[in-house]
Amino acid sequence: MKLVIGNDHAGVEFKEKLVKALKGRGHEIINVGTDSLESVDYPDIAALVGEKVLDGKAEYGILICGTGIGISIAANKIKGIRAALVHNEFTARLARLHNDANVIALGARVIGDELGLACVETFINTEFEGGRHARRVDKIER
Ligand SMILES: O=C[C@H](O)[C@H](O)[C@H](O)COP(=O)(O)O
Repeated sequence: MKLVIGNDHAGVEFKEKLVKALKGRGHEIINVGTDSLESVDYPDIAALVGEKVLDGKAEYGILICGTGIGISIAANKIKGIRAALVHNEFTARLARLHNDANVIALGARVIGDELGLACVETFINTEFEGGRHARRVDKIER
């Protein structure tokens, strides 16, 4: 699967581990995050990831900042992006099943490496359920 990943300075180490693991599982990763520990502003990264998802260059986006909060708030300002801040596999699955989220946000200072990877795998491998949830997602989009 083609995925785009973006992170601020707080997420560099976590991003590197995640990218390595996801590539090892056969995914193609577009990295638009910073690879340096020098401070950057997460809204700029959210915009880059949102653009790739909306352009269809990637099926899903992965966003990482310290908590995942700021970068998900920023991404959710972009029309067409539904970013879900996820802390476990349950919320990762429901973000797809019920909310048709197209971006997963993770907090590098919150979540462990293995749990973060499991969240991403669950997220990208879960289909939207549609039905009553489609009506609600349509309302969000409108
Ligand atoms: O929600 C925002 C993110 O967690 C940022 O990664 C965080 O605010 C960055 O903090 P600092 O500039 O202190 O590293």
